[in-house]
Amino acid sequence: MSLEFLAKIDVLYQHFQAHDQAYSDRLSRYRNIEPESAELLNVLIRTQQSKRILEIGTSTGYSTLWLAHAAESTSAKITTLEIDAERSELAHQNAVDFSLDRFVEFLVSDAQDYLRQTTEKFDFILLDAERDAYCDYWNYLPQILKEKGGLLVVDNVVSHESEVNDFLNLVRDNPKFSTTILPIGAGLFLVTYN
Ligand SMILES: C[S@@+](CC[C@H](N)C(=O)[O-])C[C@H]1O[C@@H](n2cnc3c(N)ncnc32)[C@H](O)[C@@H]1O
Repeated sequence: MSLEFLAKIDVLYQHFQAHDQAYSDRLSRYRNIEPESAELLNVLIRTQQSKRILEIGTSTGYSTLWLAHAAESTSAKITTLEIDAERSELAHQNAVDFSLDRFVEFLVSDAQDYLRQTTEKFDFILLDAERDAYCDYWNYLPQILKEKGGLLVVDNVVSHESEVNDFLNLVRDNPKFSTTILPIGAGLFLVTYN
């Protein structure tokens, strides 16, 4: 891992944290993933040698930068979805600033609309948006996750356990999938086909 990347992304993370501390309203906050979780995503992508990556919930692109840093080494293409155009543009600018923008397609879209119409298959999917929509997203996620070695990662399953319980049970009740929870950061739920 390049020390330059680590130092630069830490400065950005501190900046986003300062923003979030200034806002009490949850939706106004950027709510970026914890650095230790982001590091794990980066390692998982390198291990999987992912080629096609989907992120649901770009925010200001902190997690996207970690995905893109790994995507540079695996020659992957990332599509990241954000409903808020201003945030998506900010995320794009950050990717330009890190010279990682060529690996990322920034889409301003309601994730539900994208999931309903896409015919693509993804090796790696990060789900980090509004938790009350996750059960609906599960109507589409199995179709777009690659059956051979595809990995879905869902953030905040320990920090917001009660909000994701229905979703977790829905996935766990499906005998086609193996799952586990990693108590890293806010808690990551990992899902893969058997
Ligand atoms: C927890 S933040 C994502 C943080 C980001 N992954 C990171 O670590 O930097 C969730 C984001 O999902 C976006 N979002 C909420 N509902 C959405 C939807 N239906 N479609 C796309 N994005 C959505 C929010 O605007 C917010 O920026």
